[in-house]
Amino acid sequence: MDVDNTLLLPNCEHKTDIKTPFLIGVAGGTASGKSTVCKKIMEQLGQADMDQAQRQVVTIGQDSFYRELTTAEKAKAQKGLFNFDHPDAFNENLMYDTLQEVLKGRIVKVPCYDYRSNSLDHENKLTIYPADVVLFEGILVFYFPKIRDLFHMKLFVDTDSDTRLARRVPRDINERGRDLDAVLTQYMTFVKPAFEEFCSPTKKFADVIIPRGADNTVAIDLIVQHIRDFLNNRSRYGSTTNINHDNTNGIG
Ligand SMILES: [N-]=[N+]=N[C@@H]1[C@H](O)[C@@H](CO)O[C@H]1n1ccc(=O)[nH]c1=O
Repeated sequence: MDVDNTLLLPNCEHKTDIKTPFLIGVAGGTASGKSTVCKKIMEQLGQADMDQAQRQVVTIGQDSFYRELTTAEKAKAQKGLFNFDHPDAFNENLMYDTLQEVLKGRIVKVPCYDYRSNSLDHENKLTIYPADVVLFEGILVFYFPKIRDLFHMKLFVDTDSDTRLARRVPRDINERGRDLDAVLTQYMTFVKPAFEEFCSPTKKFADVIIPRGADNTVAIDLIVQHIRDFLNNRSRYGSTTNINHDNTNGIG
């Protein structure tokens, strides 16, 4: 007897059958390997022989949500005197609204951040299409409670601070046009204290803490398998999540 696996979902008005992406938050200190962890997860999921077409997996960077600086703040930033590691440097409401759109399966456009001019480049925005898995990575993605509560899975990339500094110095000099003195001053004045005050305390919210970051292939394989199971189960039992627009039942 073949069992009909289709879940009979409660009938309610104004339903919208959309695919709610599996939303993953990836936090960690600067240069901890967040982006590399995201890249590896995307690669492994993309290559997976899923029972459906190629999985769509995208990454959004929190740096795309740095708030616009005033002229005075821009002048300070050019001199390395602005704290980009403080939660106030980010546009929390825009982050929240954008992630809500992503969760509704909508196309969103996010500006790219230009580290050289310390500003958002609104000309060439990044278009994020509806995906099965969306990774949102940044130093403070778990700092804001209403954003933290949106994630289906939370990862914290836990790399030693000396390793992170050793990576950060050449990156800032070569890719972001800084000189050694400026990089070290900024690190000691802003990056290190802000990591200890705002980033490191958010480790407790993580579901999985990844020591050694992207080098930790066992951790990444486990995470990819968990995501794969979620996607395969969802596609087997109806990959839709009904959003009850009139919210009569009040369940989000
Ligand atoms: N300065 N500093 N540290 C922040 C933070 O550690 C990291 C966040 O990804 O990017 C760095 N950052 C951000 C904006 C900017 O214009 N320059 C810059 O170096």
